[in-house]
Amino acid sequence: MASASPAAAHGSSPTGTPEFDLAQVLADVWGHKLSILVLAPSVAVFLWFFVAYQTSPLKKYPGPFLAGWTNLWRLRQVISGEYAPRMAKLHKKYGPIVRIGPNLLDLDLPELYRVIYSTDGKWTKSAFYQNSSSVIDGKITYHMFSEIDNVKHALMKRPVVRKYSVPAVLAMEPHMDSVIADFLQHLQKRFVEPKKVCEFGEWLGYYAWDFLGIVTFSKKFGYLEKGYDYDGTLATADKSIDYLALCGQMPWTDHILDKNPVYPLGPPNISNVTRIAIENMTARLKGEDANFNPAKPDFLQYFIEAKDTHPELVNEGSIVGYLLLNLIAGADTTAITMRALFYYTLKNPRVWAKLQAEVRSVFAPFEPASHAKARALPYLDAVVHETLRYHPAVSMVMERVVPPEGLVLPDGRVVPGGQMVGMNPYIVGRNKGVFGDDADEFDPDRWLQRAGESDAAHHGRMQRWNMSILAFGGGSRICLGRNLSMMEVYKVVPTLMSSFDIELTDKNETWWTCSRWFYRTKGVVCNLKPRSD
Ligand code: HEM
Repeated sequence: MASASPAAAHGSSPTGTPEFDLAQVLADVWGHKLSILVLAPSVAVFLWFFVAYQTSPLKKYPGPFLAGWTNLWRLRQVISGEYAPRMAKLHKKYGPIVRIGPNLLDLDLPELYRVIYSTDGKWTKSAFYQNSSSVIDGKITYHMFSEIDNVKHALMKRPVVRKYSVPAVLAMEPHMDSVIADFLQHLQKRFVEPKKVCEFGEWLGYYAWDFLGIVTFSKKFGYLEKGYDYDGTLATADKSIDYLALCGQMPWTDHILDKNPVYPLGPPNISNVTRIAIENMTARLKGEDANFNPAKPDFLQYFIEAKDTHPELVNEGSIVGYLLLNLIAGADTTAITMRALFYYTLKNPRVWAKLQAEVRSVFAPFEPASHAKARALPYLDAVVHETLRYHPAVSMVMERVVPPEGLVLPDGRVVPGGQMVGMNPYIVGRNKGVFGDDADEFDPDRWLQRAGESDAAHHGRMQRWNMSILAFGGGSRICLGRNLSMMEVYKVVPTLMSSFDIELTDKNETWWTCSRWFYRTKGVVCNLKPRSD
């Protein structure tokens, strides 16, 4: 039986005189030191978190207990790939204001849209966005999306903002028609004629990337031609957006991972696309770009013009930045939107039949739909709006830093300056106070004029509702490419629907989704047949 006496613990001589056991003493002292070394920082960290939690001005707002203590909580929500649906559950439980981080409130308060996403320059993006930057010549370099300083951002945006206006993108319609015609031919030859099942969701992605290649520098990447992600760009783009979402929960991690000068561990570059962008720019500047036809303007042309008109703001480096941002910000977002539109519409035979009848009454098969005619179709318009509401491509909080004067909430409480707040397009898009009790259902008809609703009342409702569709963000940081992406969607959807009979191969298909910064999806496997009427 083991002795409990200290003497025994130190060992005894046969005469009973305690023996000095040096090894044991050292072990004891080391054990104490180790305990202190481990315990002291743990206690200090705990105290730090405890005091921060207790004294936080956001303590009074409801939310999961752990979320108030550490951003690791929201990192876990991002990792789950179910970010938006999980946040929706939290709003159901806690109401319109949910504390989802020690310094962050997620607001389902569309009435504050114009305040938080304003144009007055007082509200800045949070450090979340800075992870989407690169190190060039040893210096961290931001682009229009990742620059959080509003003054610097305005200088970047000023030379190019008009190039994204409706007239500027309308001038690219001939380019768009050529990619659409190409897309139709590939579908016809690969799936309709051989009667093969089509991974339609994937093909919408190839189309979106080739579309952006054409309008950006008059050159398709070749995803439609090859029929797969032949250079891994699409997969890499997913990784870089996931990196943004994950590191963005604790932006300092980016400095340790990607921005450390010794061994950067950030997402891989979209190197092939970067190479193509640089090659095209160099050839164009030398007048050797065989793909370019001056009668068909593209963004590269627009950016070179911006360099001529604003030489103090635009150089060749910034042109490459503008070109790449077009691709990173514009391809997947538009693909996600088109995929969602087809998925939800195909799942709802009534909606599909109504939309198909409308587009077929106007467009002949294999005729790339003109933007003007497509925009005039009320039901197509309703379906596009409903898709942006129901499945926005961005499905996380768009974080903003509260300016020094604070944010007054509708109930009179004030969120102090320096804290972060934001709205999530997915959450606000399903706000029942705005869209009705059936906001969780996909129903484009809600956008149409109701029986007995006057023109003025319908118009007013649309204005209010459009302010609750945050799919493109808002204020001075609103999506620059929204006119372009909407043109892409409004043109291709009716063209496809009037060219082919499209149906889900499995009517009960449940697609794969992953909600992080982008609400990514896979699926929409279809049978495509020649148009039957
Ligand atoms: C359906 C398609 C698209 C959706 C849903 C979408 C969504 C968004 C959203 C929500 C933001 C704001 C993010 C924030 O404030 O936190 C944004 C910003 C941006 N988007 Fe888009 N986008 C789409 C297509 C495009 C396209 C086609 C382009 C370019 C060709 C583009 C370029 C940009 C740029 C440059 C910004 C940063 C604007 C700034 O901070 O000044 N987007 N987009």
